[in-house]
Amino acid sequence: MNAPVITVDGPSGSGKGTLCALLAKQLGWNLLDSGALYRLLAFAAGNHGIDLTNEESLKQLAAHLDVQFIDKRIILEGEEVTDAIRNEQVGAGASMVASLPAVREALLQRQRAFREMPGLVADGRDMGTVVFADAPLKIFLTASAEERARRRYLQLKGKGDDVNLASLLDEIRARDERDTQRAVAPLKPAADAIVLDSTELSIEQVLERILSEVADRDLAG
Ligand SMILES: Nc1ncnc2c1ncn2[C@@H]1O[C@H](COP(=O)(O)OP(=O)(O)O)[C@@H](O)[C@H]1O
Ligand SMILES: Nc1ccn([C@H]2C[C@H](O)[C@@H](COP(=O)(O)OP(=O)(O)O)O2)c(=O)n1
Repeated sequence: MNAPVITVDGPSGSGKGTLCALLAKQLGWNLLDSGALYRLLAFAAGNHGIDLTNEESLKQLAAHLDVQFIDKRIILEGEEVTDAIRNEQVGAGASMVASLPAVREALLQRQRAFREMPGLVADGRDMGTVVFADAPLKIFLTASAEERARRRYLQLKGKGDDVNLASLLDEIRARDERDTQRAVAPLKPAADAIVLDSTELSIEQVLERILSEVADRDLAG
């Protein structure tokens, strides 16, 4: 039997990463941060001097990407890149490589391999629509662009990054546009997804809402 999957899709800054980490911990399930794979690919392309529009080379790189997820650390080609991939420049690069169909295809199996017992919480853009289309619980988490930019601003500022709220809002809007308008696996709620707008909700309130859906479906065993 396939392990159960909870998919959490949505735009940048809606709270997917935070909620998925909390959910996986609470349930004792595995976690897939699919965005990290696209970020790693964009980062590795930079290391290898590969243009972010070169679909054939990026496909090869994606198929052979040497990455290890060790607890909360991410090791790419032997180098720790956990923090280095978490800035808006790498996010924009990730969104560019993610628009290439051959790249998405090359990463598909790698993502599905995370589906192991007792279950998986999968964070991304197309988890419920493509990668785990048979998931028994699909969440589409969203929030206004202004609130998402504000959250990202506070998050990056807290890390000591030099950030500007207006440019973060522009970057978030540009990424929303690219992620929702691409031809393959665009960001959109699955037909059977529960849409949760977190603009006015705290992290705890969103977690409670999702856990009540988990309980309703008897997913946690
Ligand atoms: N409901 C919420 N209310 C306030 N802040 C939130 C909420 N959800 C997430 N955050 C904060 O917003 C920031 C971005 O969240 P994150 O989980 O990284 O989003 P995503 O993975 O969707 O890009 C983090 O600093 C997180 O703590
Ligand atoms: N399943 C996924 C996950 C991410 N992507 C792309 C689109 C996103 O803009 C980038 C980065 O995703 P990531 O989830 O790391 O970004 P945020 O934390 O939401 O800002 O990767 C995707 O196309 N499909």
